[in-house]
Amino acid sequence: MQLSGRDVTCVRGGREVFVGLDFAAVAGEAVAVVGRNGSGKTSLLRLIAGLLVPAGGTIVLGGGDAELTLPEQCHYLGHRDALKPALSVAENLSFWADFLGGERFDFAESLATVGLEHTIHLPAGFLSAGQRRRLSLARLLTVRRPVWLLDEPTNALDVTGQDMFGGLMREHLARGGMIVAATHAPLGIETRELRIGGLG
Ligand SMILES: Nc1ncnc2c1ncn2[C@@H]1O[C@H](COP(=O)(O)OP(=O)(O)OP(=O)(O)O)[C@@H](O)[C@H]1O
Repeated sequence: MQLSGRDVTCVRGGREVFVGLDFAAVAGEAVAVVGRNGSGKTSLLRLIAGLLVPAGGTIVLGGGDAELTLPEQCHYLGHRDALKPALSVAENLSFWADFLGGERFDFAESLATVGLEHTIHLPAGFLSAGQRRRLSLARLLTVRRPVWLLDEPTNALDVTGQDMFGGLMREHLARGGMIVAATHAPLGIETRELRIGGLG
């Protein structure tokens, strides 16, 4: 499986953010997208996820499931946690599993893995910032998709959380998944660097 972008141009608000970007990631590989603020790291993840349309170029996943689109094979975790505060932890996970579709793995097991088993009936609005991030990570485990697109994924995670997340990323890569992460901080796993927008 290979994710490749060829000659990709991103325009936002009528302004070119980046032009002619080439990139690739293969099964088992993590790519860290780095660059200064505003260089287009989040925009690149959103282009891959199908949430933005490239102004030029192509992004394809070779060797994936031929019956699914690229966005259907991606998990996109934005830097906001995309949770409904009035719904419980379990209800939020259920919402995401319904929205994403496909086979779903056991909620309780996913929540235990990210250390949230004691919060299952709590409204998500009561969670701390790090707990909200952990709940977002539980999505990655509840519905399995090969391409993880992660925007500043370690934000708000404590040291134990970062270790736990490092383990999850390593397992995902060992299963043949791939990761493209926009980050200003080391991810704690081996990555290949993709720098956009010059030196940051
Ligand atoms: N909805 C929008 N409309 C117009 N311009 C936008 C929009 N969203 C982002 N931009 C612009 O696109 C550029 C790239 O933004 P993006 O969020 O992709 O950068 P980034 O590299 O992720 O930044 P950071 O390191 O600060 O998170 C910025 O100049 C930003 O102002």
